[in-house]
Amino acid sequence: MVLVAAAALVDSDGRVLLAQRPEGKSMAGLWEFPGGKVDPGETPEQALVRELKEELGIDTRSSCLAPIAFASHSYDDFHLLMPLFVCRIWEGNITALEGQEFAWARPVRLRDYPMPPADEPLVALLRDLL
Ligand SMILES: Nc1nc2c([nH]c(=O)n2[C@H]2C[C@H](O)[C@@H](COP(=O)(O)OP(=O)(O)OP(=O)(O)O)O2)c(=O)[nH]1
Repeated sequence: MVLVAAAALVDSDGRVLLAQRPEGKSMAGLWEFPGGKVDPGETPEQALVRELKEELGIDTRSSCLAPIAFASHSYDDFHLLMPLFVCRIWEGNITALEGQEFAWARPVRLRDYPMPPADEPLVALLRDLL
């Protein structure tokens, strides 16, 4: 079982940040919520604060992460458990530190972006919640 923490970063217009998985990674080309694997000893919130700094160059804190949903999905080689947090407050400019492409998607347009299978139930939830 792989525990991954992910964030729906929401801007002041209510749009959600998606990042495109780069070539060479599994599921390359699909759009995902920024985040990554929780390391041993970390809470999901700590992992997300770390990943958002490493991947996007932004600073946020656990108190700015609101848990709203989770994905539980069996891929061929692992089971993904992925809590999803909404984050509306961060400091710094979002920067592609890992060469990712970004898209700011309106909740109603999230379906236009192909996402990993685990994310599909989350998209419907976000459309209703945001
Ligand atoms: N960050 C993120 N990961 C997701 C999403 N949906 C989804 O299935 N995943 C999967 C892809 C990866 O297998 C894993 C995240 O791992 P990671 O971000 O730390 O590492 P990675 O891209 O290098 O993944 P991998 O090549 O090791 O599989 O979770 C999502 O919306 N956001």
